[in-house]
Amino acid sequence: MAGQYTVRVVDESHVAPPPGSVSTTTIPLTFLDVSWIFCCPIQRIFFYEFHRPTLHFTQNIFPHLKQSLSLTLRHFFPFAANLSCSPPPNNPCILYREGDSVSVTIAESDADFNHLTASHARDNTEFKCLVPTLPMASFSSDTTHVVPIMAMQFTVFPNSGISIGITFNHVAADGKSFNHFMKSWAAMHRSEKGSSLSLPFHNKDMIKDPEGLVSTYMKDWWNWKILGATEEVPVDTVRITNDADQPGAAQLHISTFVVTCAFMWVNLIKLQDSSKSNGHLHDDTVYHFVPVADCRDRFEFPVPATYFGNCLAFLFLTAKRSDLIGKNGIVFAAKAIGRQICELEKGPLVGAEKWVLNLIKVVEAGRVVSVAGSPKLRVYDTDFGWGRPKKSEVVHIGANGAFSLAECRDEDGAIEVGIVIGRDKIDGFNVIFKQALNLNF
Ligand SMILES: CC(C)(COP(=O)(O)OP(=O)(O)OC[C@H]1O[C@@H](n2cnc3c(N)ncnc32)[C@H](O)[C@@H]1OP(=O)(O)O)[C@@H](O)C(=O)NCCC(=O)NCCSC(=O)CC(=O)O
Repeated sequence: MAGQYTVRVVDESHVAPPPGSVSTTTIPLTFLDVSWIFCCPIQRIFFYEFHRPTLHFTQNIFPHLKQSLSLTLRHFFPFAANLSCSPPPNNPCILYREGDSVSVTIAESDADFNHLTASHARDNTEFKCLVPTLPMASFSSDTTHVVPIMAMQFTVFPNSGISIGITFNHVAADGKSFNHFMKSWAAMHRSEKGSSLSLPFHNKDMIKDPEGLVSTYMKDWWNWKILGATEEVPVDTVRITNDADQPGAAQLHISTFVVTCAFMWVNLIKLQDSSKSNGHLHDDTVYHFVPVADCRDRFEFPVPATYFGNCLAFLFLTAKRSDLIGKNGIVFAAKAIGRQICELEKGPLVGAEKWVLNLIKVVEAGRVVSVAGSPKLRVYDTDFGWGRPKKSEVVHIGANGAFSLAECRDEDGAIEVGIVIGRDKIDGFNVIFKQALNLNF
């Protein structure tokens, strides 16, 4: 375990789209955006090998990174904008005004880059210093609250690596749109202006809302008694990543995603249950699993793959403790998850009027596991010209039982899983996960 280290701020600046390139614009939010308005900010870090001193980064690399970021923000301008939350019953919106920008910090760290980018348990606080913080959306009866959508931090680990830590409000974009932005920026930085990446598609009229779900969701959020409260990640936590191979025998016609999620759901609840403060548990105690599905090719109306914003359907699964903890718990969970994914074929918006109420319900009930990221987002293809990332981490996991998924960097078809657990649960993790996987970490 690495000891304490320091992160020193070297420079603070802002990057905006090129002057005059984007007009002042009000971007309405669809119901698919509004469902995320009280989600904690998304925080992701990309680590790259970089065997040069900090001065080389600040003098030679950073000016070009800023320029390519500015040119990319011209097309992905909502990331430079602000979320504007007017008093109810006005709906929130994203407001871009000429000059709006992304706050960009450069820092230098004396942490051990190789330790941070390994897969064994690492202190979670070491990662929080590598991403900027952003305020959450908030509403009051008399004032409009305006919060930035995105901030970023470059951290140089002299002569060993750099990290790009990005925090953004999920209300602006889902994983697919964010990774489209990152890959476009990386391609721009590599000066591949003629790259095959297409521009983001900004027409929100694509997302039809005949039932008025934006109003339904905002009313549900405003009515939530603990408005704005989200579960904090416990302070003393560690993060662990592990690569899992593809499932072998296809006795059940299910995917890598389904098997991985079933495994994680069952074993994470075993880990949660090992906590002394978890109250009385019985066979009928109910557990929740909330994955999401990208809907860009799942609606009966066409939505381009490059659609910018949120286009995710929530899946809500519940299961009794006796079904999940038993000998065939993982098979039970896999069948349940696989069934929910098949249900998407009936239309991803079946039951959508209850999504926000369901989210509030499961967060209040606790005993929930959720998923961030996806192997389909191909985070390890984000190459600024320094090679593939050595590691990518989702920092915000830990709240609401979230674990992260990505494609495995070095093995086709394998999947990388990230979790954050209390330090007091490491022994329990070793017993539950290592035995279940029968792997050496
Ligand atoms: C609903 C799903 C999770 C279900 O995934 P599944 O893998 O079970 O099912 P599927 O139908 O998509 O794929 C079934 C199998 O076909 C393969 N498959 C699918 N499409 C393919 C294609 N175009 N080419 C080749 N193979 C393909 C899959 O890899 C899988 O195989 P195999 O089993 O071999 O793998 C997924 O479809 C989905 O929507 N994923 C995206 C979720 C997402 O965007 N999350 C990000 C949330 S935002 C977020 O969290 C913020 C952030 O990260 O920044």
